[in-house]
Amino acid sequence: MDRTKIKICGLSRLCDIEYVNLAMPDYAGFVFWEQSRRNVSIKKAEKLSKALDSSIKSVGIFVNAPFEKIINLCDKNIIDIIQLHGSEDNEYIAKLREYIPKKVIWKAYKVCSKEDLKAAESSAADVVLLDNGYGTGKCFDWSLIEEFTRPFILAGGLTQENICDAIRKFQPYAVDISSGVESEGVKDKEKILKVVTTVRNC
Ligand SMILES: O=C(O)c1ccccc1NCC(=O)[C@H](O)[C@H](O)COP(=O)(O)O
Repeated sequence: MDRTKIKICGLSRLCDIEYVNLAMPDYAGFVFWEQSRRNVSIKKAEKLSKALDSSIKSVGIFVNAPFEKIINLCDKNIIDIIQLHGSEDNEYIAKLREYIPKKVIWKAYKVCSKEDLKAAESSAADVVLLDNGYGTGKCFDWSLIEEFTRPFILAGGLTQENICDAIRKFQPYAVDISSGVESEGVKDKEKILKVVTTVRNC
């Protein structure tokens, strides 16, 4: 079986890119949502993604964004993968695919109940991401996903302390971490290096 991949999300400074280039996670995430403290402009993201090691895939995170914004970022090769984090439905995903058929689309679901998992099971996205919200730093109730059958990315409140347990228990396609590799609201080099090594070795 393939090893669980890791995404470090919410990068916004050039030094964050230096940290991930040292740690070498599989994915690096840029948030394109103005209400987030981790939001990056298109111009900034272009700079950051150019500095990113070419073997790390860049993921653009969107919340109910207009198609033009996503298409523009794809056309400029700033992002490799699209992560939809709002209330985008299968119709939205189908339309987006018509514009950019070659791009991989991830869809995030906030998991509060079994109903949320039903929606995730029937998602038209290539991969689903199960989360607690918008980079909250808090876990959802993991007991809800014990019978979830589709490959998924696990997110929400992952830390150096709980990430290995989560991988052993659920064998997700990937784990996604943001707050857990921050100190005082910014990305922390040592935490990033440590968590990527932990995931590689667990
Ligand atoms: O991180 C944000 O600020 C954000 C804002 C709006 C939509 C999504 C956002 N983050 C998405 C992610 O993929 C995070 O990595 C994921 O929610 C896990 O975050 P955390 O619980 O802080 O590790």
